[in-house]
Amino acid sequence: MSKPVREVALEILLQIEKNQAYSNLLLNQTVNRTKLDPRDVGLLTEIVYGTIQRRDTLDYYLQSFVKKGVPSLQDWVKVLLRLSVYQIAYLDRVPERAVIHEAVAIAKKRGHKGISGMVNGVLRSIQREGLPSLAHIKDETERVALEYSYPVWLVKRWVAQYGLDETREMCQSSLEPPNVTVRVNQVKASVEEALLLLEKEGLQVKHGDLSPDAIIVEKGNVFQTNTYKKGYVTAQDESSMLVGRAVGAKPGMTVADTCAAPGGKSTHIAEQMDDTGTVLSFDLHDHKVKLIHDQTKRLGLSCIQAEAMDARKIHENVKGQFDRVLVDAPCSGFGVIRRKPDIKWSKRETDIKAIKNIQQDILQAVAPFVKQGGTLIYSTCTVDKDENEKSVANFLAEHPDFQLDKTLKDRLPEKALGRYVEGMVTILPQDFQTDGFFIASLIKQ
Ligand SMILES: C[S@@+](CC[C@H](N)C(=O)[O-])C[C@H]1O[C@@H](n2cnc3c(N)ncnc32)[C@H](O)[C@@H]1O
Repeated sequence: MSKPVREVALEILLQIEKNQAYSNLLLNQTVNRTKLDPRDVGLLTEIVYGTIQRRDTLDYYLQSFVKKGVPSLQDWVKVLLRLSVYQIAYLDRVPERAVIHEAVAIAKKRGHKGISGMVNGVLRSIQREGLPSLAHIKDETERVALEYSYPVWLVKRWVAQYGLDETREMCQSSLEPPNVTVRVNQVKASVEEALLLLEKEGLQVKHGDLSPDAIIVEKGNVFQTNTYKKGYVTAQDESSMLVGRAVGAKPGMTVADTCAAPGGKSTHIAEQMDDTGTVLSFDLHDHKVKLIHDQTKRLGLSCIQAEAMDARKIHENVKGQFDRVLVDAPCSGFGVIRRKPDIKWSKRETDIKAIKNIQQDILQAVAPFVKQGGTLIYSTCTVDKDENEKSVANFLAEHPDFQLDKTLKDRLPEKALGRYVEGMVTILPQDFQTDGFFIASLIKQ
């Protein structure tokens, strides 16, 4: 018999708490390993993501009901209480009685009578008295941090960069589950044709909101369709698809994608080139390069050559040879918190400086590989201006042979240009309910 879903959720959340494991990887592994009913997979995903997403708010709610304070609790008891309060506070369709009953059953199984009694007492008090209000927290930044569960340092950073209103919207919208979107492989089909193919396989689909290459999957598992298996579509967020557009590669060009795994943008570029010319795709790690090979094979593309390589040490003999060089840089990932909620708890403010140094080193190292008149495209899936606009400004200050490329806006859909500033564009998660992204295009004179 399969384990109850809340027990499975507890095990996943404990591993994340103790080993800093990634929620998306653990969830996928668990779903593949266990024989959960599809409805239970939905509930499991909701509980795991929701509990991580709302961690600090849940601890705040619990604090008034746990006598010795939340930090005094054993890890498993703390996590069990968090996931139970998450359901009580945010999941209307789950009856409170059922949540408490299951939590107590798990506590009995795992601990002694005293612990199950305490779990029962805390949850019943919450049920009786309701959740504590946040209204008395005077400092707006602290209130936003607690209300939406973000580290205070991160909220402070966003308020300084975007103001309080945008920050609140960003916090709110990064809690929402992401859309499932796919990009159509234009070598094989048009968007209209791909829509029909997916509909024929029983999926509920519609055009994307932001990218012309996108299809939103409203219902059904796209990964099990022949349309996916035969390489007509690739899973990718809509804002990430804009990067491929920004590169503006044409058939026959020579392009380097310097931080390429798992290959989302390399394959998009190759599709735009009608699979002619050359895309050299590099990534640091061999096992990640294999992911690029897998995608290339599934999509039936032949112009991509993937290789394990440090972008800071590309072969000298290809200097000055690329029409386009893409640096889709390693970054803090604050634009993809809705997909990887652990990011907000695992990243420290001090990490940003180290990440920025790597971004600068990569940009510096790849610049000589761009042809005269060619373009260097820099993108990140973060909203942090230090890693975005400032990284670009630092690069330009040291490379007078590069200039911001004003034609970038001609390669992007009109809709995406709300935050466009000369050669650079930012998409915040709240703009189109997509990932947050930054793209800059720089021309070599
Ligand atoms: C944002 S991800 C790239 C996503 C990819 N462009 C896509 O669309 O599928 C950044 C990648 O940079 C790689 N990376 C980090 N440092 C690198 C370096 N010095 N040289 C090459 N790749 C690097 C990481 O392994 C990671 O796969």
